[in-house]
Amino acid sequence: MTTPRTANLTTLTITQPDDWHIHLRDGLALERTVPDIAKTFNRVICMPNLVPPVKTVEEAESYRARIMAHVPKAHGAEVAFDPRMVLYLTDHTDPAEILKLKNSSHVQAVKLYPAGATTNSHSGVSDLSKVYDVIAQMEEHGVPFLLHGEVTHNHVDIFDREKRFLDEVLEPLLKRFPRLRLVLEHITTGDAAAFVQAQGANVGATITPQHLLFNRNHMLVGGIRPHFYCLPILKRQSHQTALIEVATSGNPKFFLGTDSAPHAQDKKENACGCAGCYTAPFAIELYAEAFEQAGKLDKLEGFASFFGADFYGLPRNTRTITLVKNEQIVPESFAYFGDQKLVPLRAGETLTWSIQQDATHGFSS
Ligand SMILES: NC(=O)N[C@@H](CC(=O)O)C(=O)O
Ligand SMILES: [Zn+2]
Ligand SMILES: [Zn+2]
Repeated sequence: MTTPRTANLTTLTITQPDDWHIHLRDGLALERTVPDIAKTFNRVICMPNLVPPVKTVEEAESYRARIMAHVPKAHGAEVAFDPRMVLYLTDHTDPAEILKLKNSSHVQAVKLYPAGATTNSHSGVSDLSKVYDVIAQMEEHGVPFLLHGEVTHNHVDIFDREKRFLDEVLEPLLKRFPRLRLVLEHITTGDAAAFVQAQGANVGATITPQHLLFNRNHMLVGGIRPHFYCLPILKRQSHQTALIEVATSGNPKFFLGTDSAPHAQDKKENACGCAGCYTAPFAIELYAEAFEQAGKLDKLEGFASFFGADFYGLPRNTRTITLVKNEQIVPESFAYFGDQKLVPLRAGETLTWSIQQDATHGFSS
């Protein structure tokens, strides 16, 4: 019998991870979201789907300042936390904004929300041909284009929307702009994994912990579980298996993006519940569980801490974190937005890994 090399690990020290896709929201929400992610992660790609959205470099810089005001202090010093900002592409984005982005030190990428695809996407792009001149600038200047990859036509089944996006939008887009640097965000299907694998090094993908750990049965069998509902929606088990395969393969095209997306409890547990799973406080522990189940814990560091930084052309982190095989129980809820409650993914359940808390808040240098 072959035993995976990492089968009996009880501690695992890895380079500090980065989160290449997160929703921190704004205002009072930042009191919750920023400390929750900054305790473990360094660089985080802050999604711009606020109301109103973050559309210009100037707006991105002021959003970043609001985020930075909530970075916790460890022993009087601020923890290493570097939010990387993203512009929300609309039908009216000025191509000149791309050069401004290129010259800014904090704005990293541009995000496509097809209009109507997901939370706060109504100002998104109605037809990609309207923004070809902006995309041409991005290709020219090597600015990454981050995609929520789903078509939005009413007649397209929700479980087919990612696959249809690959065929109808992404393939033609890459034909027109072959050098475009592009991240297919939060992929959920074997089709998307195969598509990304077949492209050049300019195309990568992020994968969430929920799409590695769960499939649509977890959300729908034995009762409907709103806290598993996110977009793109969880798919069937064969897709989950394909995602685990690529995430744990050591292929640098696939890297960590939690898509942690808080919505207050009453907005999730609702007759028309919002899409998004909250995982920020224990995201690396969730990934560790998925990688361990696959017998591939040795591949976690590349996925979580190296490949995203390499893709974005940023230096790899130098500090480390240590995961220990100590169980932790996920709280039933967290305080959120003043007096509201936020129910995380796996509320009340036991996780197998924890972050070692030492004098430097889990970090070593
Ligand atoms: N993933 C989600 O289900 N929700 C995200 C939006 C997104 O990333 O599509 C949100 O902002 O709530
Ligand atoms: Zn999305
Ligand atoms: Zn998202």
